[in-house]
Amino acid sequence: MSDKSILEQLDAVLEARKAESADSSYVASLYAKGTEKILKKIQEEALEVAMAAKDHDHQANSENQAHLIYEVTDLWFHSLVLLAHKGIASDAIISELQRRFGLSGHDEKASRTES
Ligand SMILES: N=c1c2ncn([C@@H]3O[C@H](COP(=O)(O)OP(=O)(O)OP(=O)(O)O)[C@@H](O)[C@H]3O)c2ncn1[C@@H]1O[C@H](COP(=O)(O)O)[C@@H](O)[C@H]1O
Repeated sequence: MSDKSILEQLDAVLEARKAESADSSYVASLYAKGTEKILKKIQEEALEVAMAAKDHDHQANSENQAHLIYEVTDLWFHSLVLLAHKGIASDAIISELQRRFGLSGHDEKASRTES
């Protein structure tokens, strides 16, 4: 078992895929198709998250919960692919979440309109 978090491990794989061929790697195939294709995947995955969340609203059972988790994971994964494509590691997102931690969304929005 690795000491590294799954995000760190995935970052390393996403970086390494930059040297792989599109035939051998799904991630490399997305890089080869470029930003527009990655964004299209993110849009598709976001739509699938919305549909899964609505199914869960309609019927909150373990199957629909698992489906929602699966679709959000697809969305996170493709977002990480976009970041890697742009040369950004996932720890930048972790740092931004840490920076925001404890700061109320209402307070943050108010500080934006005041300045
Ligand atoms: N976590 C994931 C992961 N999650 C989802 N997916 C893929 O994302 C795709 C999303 O599903 P879709 O049905 O939308 O895909 P699709 O129909 O093939 O896509 P299109 O042809 O329509 O664009 C599927 O091909 C999934 O297999 C992932 N592919 C890879 N990873 C990770 O990335 C690593 C590198 O993957 P490769 O580059 O393929 O080796 C893997 O070892 C995993 O750790």
